[in-house]
Amino acid sequence: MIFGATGDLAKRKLFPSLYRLFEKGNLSEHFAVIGVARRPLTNDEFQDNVKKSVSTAIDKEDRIEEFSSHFYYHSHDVTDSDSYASLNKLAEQLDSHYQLDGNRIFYLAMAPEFFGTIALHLKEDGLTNVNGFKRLVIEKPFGHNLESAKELNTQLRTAFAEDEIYRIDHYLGKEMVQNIEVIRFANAIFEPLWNNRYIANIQVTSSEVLGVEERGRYYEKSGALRDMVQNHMLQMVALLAMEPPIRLNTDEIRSEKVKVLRALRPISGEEVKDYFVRGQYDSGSITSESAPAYREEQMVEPDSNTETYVAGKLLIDNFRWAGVPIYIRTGKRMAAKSTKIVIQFKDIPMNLYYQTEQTLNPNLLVIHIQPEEGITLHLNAKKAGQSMEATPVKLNFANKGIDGINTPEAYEKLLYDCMRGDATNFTHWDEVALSWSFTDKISEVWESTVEKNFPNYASGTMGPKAADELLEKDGYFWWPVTDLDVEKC
Ligand SMILES: NC(=O)C1=CN([C@@H]2O[C@H](COP(=O)(O)OP(=O)(O)OC[C@H]3O[C@@H](n4cnc5c(N)ncnc54)[C@H](OP(=O)(O)O)[C@@H]3O)[C@@H](O)[C@H]2O)C=CC1
Ligand SMILES: O=C1O[C@H](COP(=O)(O)O)[C@@H](O)[C@H](O)[C@H]1O
Repeated sequence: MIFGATGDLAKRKLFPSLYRLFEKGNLSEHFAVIGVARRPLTNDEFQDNVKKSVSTAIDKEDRIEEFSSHFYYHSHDVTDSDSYASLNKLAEQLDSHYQLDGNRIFYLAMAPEFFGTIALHLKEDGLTNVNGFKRLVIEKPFGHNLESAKELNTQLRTAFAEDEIYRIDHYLGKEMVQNIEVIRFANAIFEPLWNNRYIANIQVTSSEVLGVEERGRYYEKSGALRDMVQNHMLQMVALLAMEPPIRLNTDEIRSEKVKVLRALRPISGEEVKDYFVRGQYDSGSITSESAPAYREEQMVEPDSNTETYVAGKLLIDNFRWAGVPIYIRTGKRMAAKSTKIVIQFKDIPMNLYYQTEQTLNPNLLVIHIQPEEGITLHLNAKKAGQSMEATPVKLNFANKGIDGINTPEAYEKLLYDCMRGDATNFTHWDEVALSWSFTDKISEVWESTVEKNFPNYASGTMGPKAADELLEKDGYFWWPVTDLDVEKC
């Protein structure tokens, strides 16, 4: 059951991902999808919408008629208690028609204020009373802060056990984010170096070219800290910093990630300005097109104090990472759409080829998450010719080049995992709670002080100057994400 089946997420991500699973044979014929939303639609109209969204996203859709015939629509206001009984009746009919063995997945692709109400009704009106499995897939944001997240979690837990709740963080479905563990734990050359003796710093960048688009109302209350840092950025940090799990199963991996989040040094009060930088985009130009300032966007206050950019220095206070800064940055309307992780290694104790700062090229391991997917290792080798000078060289692995296929979409992988009951790439409540308790301390400071310099970066740039200074203080700089592109290497 998809609640919010006429919305943007369902159209752009869920229907095409389900179709891909169907076409690959990962979704058997024993399935039915009930779309739930308020607007009145017939089954035929809903199926037409599904077909349209699939054909917009996918070039070849030979089995679209067969696929869409499994879709049904139920017009229903989720706040209206009376509608759940008829929804359950439809679900029971489909269960018997498609021999679903009483297995149900409830996907809440709706505004978060409805999550608690829906979960309570699902239980009270018997929709969760099934013979098979019942699973709840829930979209972000999971609350607005720790307190509201706790409240929401309590509501959900009255109807679903923790292991039945699949909290989506779509970054965990990205191929190269999933690859972090393999790169780390399957390579003898990296794991022994993965600590404060050999790593100088780690940089995680997720930059976007798009602005807030039509999401001004949501974004005004969220900002980049809640929208990206509390979830995606901290999840990537946890995967980069965790200890090797004793087994590759859900509980062991989650437990190692939780330990990283527990070891994250809290930044609060006066320290916030020393460790974190906030930015808001001004007008500017991106690929020669002019872009408005954030304060000129729809549903945004003309004097908004909301940050559209965050850079921060994280410290993990444990034996492996003590003293290694992990820099993160994310923002909208930046110069490039790019998610990259750069691991900068320390220099060797005595570099015989050292001449000037410019010729000192540290070894870098770059994990390209998107748009290109791959890994680049930056090394030094002899410059061709008579001299014995060193010159930087790069070893590249581009995911698409090797596999020759497009990697599956994050949502496709996550939906498939949920159907198979694998919650490894979903966030456990403990991770959500620890992440909120980290970001809440920063939001408290930012919300109580008006940033007089907003807007402080022009659209089409890599963010405010203060973000560069954050690294300069430590003797580092941001490795430029566009120069590190796997295709350019
Ligand atoms: N869009 C995206 O790319 C992403 C979205 N998300 C999250 O996914 C969720 C959905 O986002 P999105 O699809 O963009 O939202 P939309 O606003 O596009 O869709 C909301 C959906 O909810 C339905 N709806 C609203 N009120 C009710 C109600 N009272 N009863 C029943 N249905 C209702 C709407 O249909 P109708 O008006 O017909 O009732 C519509 O189908 C949100 O939590 C968002 O934060 C997360 C990451 C990315
Ligand atoms: O969750 C979100 O992520 C997107 C960025 O996702 P990506 O896969 O394109 O990197 C961001 O635009 C959005 O604001 C945020 O809610």
